[in-house]
Amino acid sequence: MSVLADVRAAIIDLDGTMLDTIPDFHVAINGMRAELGLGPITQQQIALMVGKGSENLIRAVLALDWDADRIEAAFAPAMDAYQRHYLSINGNHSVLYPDVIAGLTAMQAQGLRLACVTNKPIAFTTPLLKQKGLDGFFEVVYGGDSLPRKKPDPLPLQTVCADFDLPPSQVVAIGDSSNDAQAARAAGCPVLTVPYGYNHGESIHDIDSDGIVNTLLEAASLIRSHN
Ligand SMILES: O=C(O)COP(=O)(O)O
Ligand SMILES: [Mg+2]
Repeated sequence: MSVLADVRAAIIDLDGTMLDTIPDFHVAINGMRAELGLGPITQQQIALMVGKGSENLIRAVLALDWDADRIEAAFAPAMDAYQRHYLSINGNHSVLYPDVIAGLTAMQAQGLRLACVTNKPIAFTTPLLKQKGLDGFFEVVYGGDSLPRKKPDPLPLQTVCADFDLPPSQVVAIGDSSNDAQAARAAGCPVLTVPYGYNHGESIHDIDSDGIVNTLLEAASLIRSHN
């Protein structure tokens, strides 16, 4: 029997799964770096660092130029600058991946309950989902700072399972990175991965997942075919 046979709900990741947000990260990070007297970096560099939340991203971006002591000394103002820049352009340069709306619509039509779990701060996530027409699909949304621990910790996924009153085996996680898969495995949720996002520069094929789907619409079809 397929691990997808009893699926009743899906937890969908945001950055790299629903939206290509690297162009937003790029503008905000380089705005922060300019304030700190640092030169611009490329989208390719940033794509390797996204996925483990804002604190991790800012430390990685500053580590390109500075040692640990200097990073600690400048961390609070750097984070303030980053958040200010990000919020001022949030969503302006980001685009939906193909078949995201169609996939979510199909999942909803199949009766799946939907949650969004992202490591993006909730203050960035809520307006972004609304701006891109994604907010109406999700019963619950957790950002990276909504709960005491973020992915790859299983807590956000376990919290959604509890919210939905479903066992983890009935809640599939869909994401673009090993972060999503590790959280899902630790929570006991089946997991599907998309190959087009940001997996810390690693191959999607190295992720322990229950299947690779090219789009969220393909994920919806795969789940339906096993239900
Ligand atoms: O902002 C991040 O670190 C990545 O967020 P994600 O969990 O939506 O991929
Ligand atoms: Mg992601």
